Amino acid sequence: MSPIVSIQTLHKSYDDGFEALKGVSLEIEEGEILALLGPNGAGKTTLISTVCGITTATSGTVTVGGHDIIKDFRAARSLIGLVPQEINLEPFEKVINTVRFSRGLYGKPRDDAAIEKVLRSLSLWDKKDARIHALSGGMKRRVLIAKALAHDPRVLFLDEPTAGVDVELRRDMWDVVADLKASGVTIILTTHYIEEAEAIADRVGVIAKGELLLVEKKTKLMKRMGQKQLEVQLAEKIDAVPASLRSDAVTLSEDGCTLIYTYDTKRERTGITKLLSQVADAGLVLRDLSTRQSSLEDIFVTLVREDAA
Ligand SMILES: Nc1ncnc2c1ncn2[C@@H]1O[C@H](COP(=O)(O)OP(=O)(O)OP(=O)(O)O)[C@@H](O)[C@H]1O
Repeated sequence: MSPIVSIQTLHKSYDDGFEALKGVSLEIEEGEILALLGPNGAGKTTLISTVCGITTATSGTVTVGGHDIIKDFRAARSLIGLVPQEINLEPFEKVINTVRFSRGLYGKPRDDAAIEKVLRSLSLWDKKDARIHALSGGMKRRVLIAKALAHDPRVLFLDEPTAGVDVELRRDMWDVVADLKASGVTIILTTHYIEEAEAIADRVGVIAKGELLLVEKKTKLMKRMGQKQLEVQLAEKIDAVPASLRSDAVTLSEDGCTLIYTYDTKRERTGITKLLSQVADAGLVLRDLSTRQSSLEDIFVTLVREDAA
């Protein structure tokens, strides 16, 4: 299957000479949710702005649905919806009119049934006649999404959809994104919240200093790079790791009640059996065992740190 978005060696230098994208190549499959992670100034917004035709690339090519975004910009843009980071709505406009207007901007004929479908899918139908200023922050974000979906795009870009929103609203947005995916929309979102990528993305791309450091299936990424920790809770507190157990992989918790063993999930032999027999040989009595998988956050921090080094 050919990708719905294909980005080939994209370079972007701004007028002041700053190189914000240094040859980014990326293919996005139809129906997936791709999260772009990266520190401030990494180039995430530049990348999506270029694909959406808001910023012009210095070199490289982008196609959306097989259409070149420069040579065939109308066809390409008709397939794209963009939800900007900032809420930029007309405060005294009615919800339904602002969404209708967005559809008109793409030269699509008025279609009340299509607008109703979009508003209903975002639980905004009850609010269709409300003025924007009377809506809560969460509802305003939904209106931004409704506007971006008004012309039936197949690809939706969300630029930090949950920046600065509370936990409840963030989860609400995740549900909205999941529903959109279920309806067949391909979603690319930028985020600073690693837990967001962990919760909703199928694939994760990590950008730093204008380069795509990695793009991989989230599950595979966590498996490939993940480390696990086995926590061995002891029946009695100890002062130090027994000599027979001493290694870089074994540490003692501050309260002296838990031995923490870090192991690599990629290795065929994790060393757990040996560790547990050594614990028994050292005369230690176990109270409980638990494991902890390293999170995407650990992986991200390691990657960006390695890149900086
Ligand atoms: N119009 C511009 N002129 C010059 N430099 C720019 C311009 N727009 C962005 N930049 C620079 O390009 C780099 C990438 O910016 P971009 O907004 O793409 O990053 P980002 O990853 O989206 O960051 P954030 O997470 O902070 O939103 C930054 O160093 C930024 O200062």
